[in-house]
Amino acid sequence: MSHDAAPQPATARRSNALSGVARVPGDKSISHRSFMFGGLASGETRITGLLEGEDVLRTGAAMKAMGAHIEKHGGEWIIRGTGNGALLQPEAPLDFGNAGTGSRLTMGLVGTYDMETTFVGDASLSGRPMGRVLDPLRQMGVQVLKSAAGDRMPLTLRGPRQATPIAYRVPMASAQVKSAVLLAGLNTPGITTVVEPVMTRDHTEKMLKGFGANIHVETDERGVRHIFIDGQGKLTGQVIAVPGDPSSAAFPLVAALVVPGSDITIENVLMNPTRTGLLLTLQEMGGNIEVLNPRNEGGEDVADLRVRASDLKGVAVPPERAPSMIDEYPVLAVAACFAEGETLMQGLEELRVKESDRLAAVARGLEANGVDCTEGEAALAVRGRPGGKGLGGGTVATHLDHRIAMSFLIMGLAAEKPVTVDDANMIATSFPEFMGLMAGLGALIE
Ligand SMILES: O=C(O)C1=C[C@@H](OP(=O)(O)O)[C@@H](O)[C@H](O)C1
Ligand SMILES: C=C(OP(=O)(O)O)C(=O)O
Repeated sequence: MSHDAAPQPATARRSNALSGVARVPGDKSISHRSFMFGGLASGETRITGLLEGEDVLRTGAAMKAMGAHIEKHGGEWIIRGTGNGALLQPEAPLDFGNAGTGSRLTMGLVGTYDMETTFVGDASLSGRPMGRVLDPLRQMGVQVLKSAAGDRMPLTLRGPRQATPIAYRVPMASAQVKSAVLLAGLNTPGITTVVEPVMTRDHTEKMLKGFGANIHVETDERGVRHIFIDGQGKLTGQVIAVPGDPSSAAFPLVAALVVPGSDITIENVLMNPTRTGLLLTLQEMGGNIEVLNPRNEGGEDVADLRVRASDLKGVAVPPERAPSMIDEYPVLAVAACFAEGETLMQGLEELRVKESDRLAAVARGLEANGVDCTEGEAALAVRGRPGGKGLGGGTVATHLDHRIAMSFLIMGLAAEKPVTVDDANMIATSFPEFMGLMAGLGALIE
């Protein structure tokens, strides 16, 4: 989609019981990394279950522009990588569209190369802070030749002849920052160390190990993780089956909990413990979610989730749980609208720098639909109305944010009055099948 496609509003209406079995598309974090590491490794990488959302396809295009061969045959993506250390300078700016993960990880991946790379994106991405990645890269010898005010995109990096390894303590809970430094370390002689005081999703560590990188993790007595990567090793192509994205599964899951009488099953969902905070929280709220057929596939835990409509009650979500459900707060806030009592969410400072200021976007959307809520600097309290009586009837400003759009469409399925979002286009960045999948379960969205 071009950056300025005309907005496409959508409206969700109170629906009858949802039912059926569904599979959500592949995990976004693993899909980005599959294209990146496959594009960098020697030999062939074969990927099934890849998320073909716009964000991930832009990462694929960036890897192609730097020399990787990427093709789709039937349901399988086949990549021939350049070999670690052999990426080529792209001829044109790399356009990452709406994708924080794609752009920030790629800055790390290519920043230490002796070449010039320009990064551009849409209005949302151009407003997001990149200093969190540029600061450690500068310490490794990378120059930022150009950037918009406040270390924002569009920006141009110039790598050094040879980068310097660093030890870097990640100052905020961010898997993107951790990953950017580790990926910069891949093309740096010696040992790059990342210290992670609060554990975030560990896909980079796990997948790099699978590709043969010399990486290991030690957790000290205070629970702080120390990740060591010995640069310039060989990476070898892998066979990857991407499990279903728990951040996408969150939408039908919350829908089934709040639409009376619902009973659905979502198959093949990633259950990596760094990603299951929402599941735990919804179960604490009284959500009837059964974890069926737990299994390990390709080094990741996966399971099928059977979800039945439930009488939810408000809870206080422990702030230390935030990294394991960071993208799920908007849809948790929607579940909270239908719960008895108050749901308190804290430790949400990172929500302010996502595709939109998600804390403000959620609070305004809730208010527009008659929900009693309080927005704090890094907190949100939602007081629910079981049955959704009096809720809905508003239009939500989505600010180019896919998760705001999907969350409020889920709200409309159980609210008394319809809920409209001003633009559903961005849903294609992470979950192109959303409308069809929800309709297949019986949801009324158009
Ligand atoms: O590493 C990743 O794949 C991601 C990390 C998270 O971002 P932060 O690192 O900014 O928390 C998350 O919000 C994003 O959707 C995906
Ligand atoms: C924050 C998100 O993605 P990104 O940072 O990759 O844009 C998200 O998908 O919710």
